[in-house]
Amino acid sequence: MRRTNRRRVPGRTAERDPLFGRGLRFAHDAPSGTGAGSLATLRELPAIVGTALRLGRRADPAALAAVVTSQLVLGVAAAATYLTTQRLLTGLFSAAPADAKVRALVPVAAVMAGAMAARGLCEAVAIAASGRLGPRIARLAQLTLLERAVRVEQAVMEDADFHDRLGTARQGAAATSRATQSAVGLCGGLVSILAALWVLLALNPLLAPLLVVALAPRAWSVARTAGARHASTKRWMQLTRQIDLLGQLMTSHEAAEEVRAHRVGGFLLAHYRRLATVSTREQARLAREEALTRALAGALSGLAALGVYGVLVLLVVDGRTTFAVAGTAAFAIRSGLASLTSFVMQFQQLYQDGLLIVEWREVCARAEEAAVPARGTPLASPVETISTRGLRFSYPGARTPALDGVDLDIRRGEVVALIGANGSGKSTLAKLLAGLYLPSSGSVRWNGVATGDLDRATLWDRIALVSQDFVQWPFTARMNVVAGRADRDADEPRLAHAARSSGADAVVDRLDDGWDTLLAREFFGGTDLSGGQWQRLGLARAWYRGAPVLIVDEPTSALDPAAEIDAFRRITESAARGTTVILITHRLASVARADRIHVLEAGRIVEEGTHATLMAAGGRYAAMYRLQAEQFLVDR
Ligand SMILES: Nc1ncnc2c1ncn2[C@@H]1O[C@H](COP(=O)(O)OP(=O)(O)OP(=O)(O)O)[C@@H](O)[C@H]1O
Repeated sequence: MRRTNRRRVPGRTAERDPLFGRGLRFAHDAPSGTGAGSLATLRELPAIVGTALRLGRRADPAALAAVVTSQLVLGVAAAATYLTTQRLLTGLFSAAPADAKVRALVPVAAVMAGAMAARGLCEAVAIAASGRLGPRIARLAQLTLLERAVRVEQAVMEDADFHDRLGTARQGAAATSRATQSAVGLCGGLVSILAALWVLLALNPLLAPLLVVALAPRAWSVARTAGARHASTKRWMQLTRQIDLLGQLMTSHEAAEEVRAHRVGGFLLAHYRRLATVSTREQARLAREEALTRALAGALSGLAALGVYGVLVLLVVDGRTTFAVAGTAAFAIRSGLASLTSFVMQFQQLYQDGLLIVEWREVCARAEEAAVPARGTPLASPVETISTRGLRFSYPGARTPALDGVDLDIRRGEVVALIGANGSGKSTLAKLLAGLYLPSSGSVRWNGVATGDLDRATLWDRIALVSQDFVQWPFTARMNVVAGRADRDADEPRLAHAARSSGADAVVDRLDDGWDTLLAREFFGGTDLSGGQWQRLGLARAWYRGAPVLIVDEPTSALDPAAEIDAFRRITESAARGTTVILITHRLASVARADRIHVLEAGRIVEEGTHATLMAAGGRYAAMYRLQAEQFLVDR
């Protein structure tokens, strides 16, 4: 059999990565127009500079005005320098007597010195103002992105593509500060080049195209290189994230136990090396491409310089221009090329940062589009009913729906239990009831209004949620509970009550600094809790929130038996006071007292009733209940 010698590159269409399966693929195809050609690259520049300017105007208009003004004055001063040089040369080569020459040239030299001083001053102003402007722009950009990210619909937030772009956009927001410096440098360079061009036009219109010819090859090479780098960054974004992820896993304390006990360290290192090799290969490919572009641009620049100086000599020989004008032109072209060197460096940096900034802008716009609407019908009080009709929901990209035609009615003060095997759709249903996802079809209605039409802020105000993977905030114990009503100041009596109701008081009593103990081992002075202790804090957060609808998904999975019984007693008592409880659990003993039990299977409700009716029916619930009960029977 003939073996092909093609190199295996993870990410190519048909291949599956051993660690990430199909998850390791190109997140984006190389965007058309980006990196494909230098003209397309140049077309992006005004959008980049426009975005930077708009951000600057919002962040610090005074600093922006100072930067722009200093750049304009710099240009005028540069032009004045070129023109006075020409005057100086003309004066020097004139046939006038020496003392007349000196008298004529002193004012010219004074103007030249003034122009140079103005340039120095403007550069100082530009440095100070852009130093102030840069960090403000970066903060504004980060805040704008984060403000929008926290409002995005949950389903969009979980979308891998959006998540990828969010990563690039965060880099873009951080890059705005550096981009401001580059934009200032770029403007300075551009203004100096324009000044040189303007002077050449004034000296002899034939000279101006010479500068353009001299500049063209390097401008092309920069645009092409920057475009290629950006296209590569975008294309390999998922690979970069996955390499970072492996690095984090090897150093995180969550994975530390298994990394050691299961000896996963060597395995992760091997895959890290494998993926990093792909990344290194890509860097080498880019470097080769860049070197070729530079070599070609260098050769073209040499030819262009030969042509430019050749034309200058011809103009002088032909008598179409004087020595003084040709000398000034040579000086302006040389200065223009020097300005171009700084321009090129700034351009390269700005372009790379700028494309990230454009991504930031697009992601901000996408996040705004995908935001949970701020308007809608306010949810009326009290919450009398929550109901679903023909509710179907599929996760993006999933072939089978997670919920497939669910009809459910929940009334105020009821305890409704959702039970079923793993993956039957209980948590998904809870998230749809909570308005975190919107139905693919069918409806979820609160007091008769569909969740999509509701002002969901008013809905979330009425919910306390203890999800299966509730957040263990890396803050103090107090913040972990009062985060339940983060929009209000901490209320100590309420905190004490929530702690008593959940058993969190016993946890906090044992902490060195009580409520002020930092629950994050990764920070100095921080500590960690056991799974059950965390769960008590999670429950305390829900009690502290004190909402009329309580959604609890496996709230007691890590609690000891006494704490578990106590937790369910509190939940039932709160329902007696009018709280509506939606309870998801595999502990069937705890659901026996629920007003209504719904059994889910493959996204459908297959049985419903009270414990008594379901036991009498002898169906799935009864079978599951007996199975659990049998575990407690011991041989006598
Ligand atoms: N974020 C997600 N993206 C894609 N599919 C998901 C997501 N969350 C759940 N699913 C899928 O939806 C189906 C229902 O999952 P769900 O978490 O609702 O089940 P569950 O009944 O709560 O299970 P468990 O008892 O294990 O908690 C499963 O097939 C699961 O793989």
